[in-house]
Amino acid sequence: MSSSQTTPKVSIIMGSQSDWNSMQHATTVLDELDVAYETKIVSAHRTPNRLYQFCDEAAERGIEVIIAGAGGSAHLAGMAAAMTWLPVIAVPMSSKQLKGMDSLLSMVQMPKGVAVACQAIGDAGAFNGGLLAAQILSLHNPSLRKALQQWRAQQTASVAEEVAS
Ligand SMILES: Nc1c(C(=O)O)ncn1[C@@H]1O[C@H](COP(=O)(O)O)[C@@H](O)[C@H]1O
Repeated sequence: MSSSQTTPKVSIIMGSQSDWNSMQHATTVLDELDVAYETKIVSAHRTPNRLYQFCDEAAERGIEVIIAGAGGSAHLAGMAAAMTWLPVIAVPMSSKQLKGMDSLLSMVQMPKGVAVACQAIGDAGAFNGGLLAAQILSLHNPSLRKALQQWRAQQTASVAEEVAS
């Protein structure tokens, strides 16, 4: 957890330990921006009571954004969004059989009235999930906003115009 002395504002949940390889990319940018987060395995399918309790307590514990990664029949993000008013960022995991198309479609095709912010499949989606969580928090955190602007400027500066051959 980044800033281990601080109460986490971002909760990164995932359906299985096997999602961690991808989901750890969400932590990269949060570490860089010094945003405190927690990581947990929570599954709508395998640990429904844990998910219920997590959603019930998340806001009270100071969580402000949830990032939910899951693969295959990926109901985790949608169910979390159904059970809490906190913003939920969904990250579809690449799956063995269908390369994450199953995860993507399960996550993005939410019924009207329950919203998730669905990212790209896999590592880039997880990274952007962390980035989006930081952007949401920066709405009421000027120093984080400044850090984000610096991060963005650095990224821009790092892109060479000339093609290396
Ligand atoms: N999609 C879900 C949910 C859920 O949506 O609640 N819980 C676990 N899973 C997914 O099952 C895949 C295989 O999990 P295992 O590798 O543990 O068999 C993982 O990508 C996980 O996110």
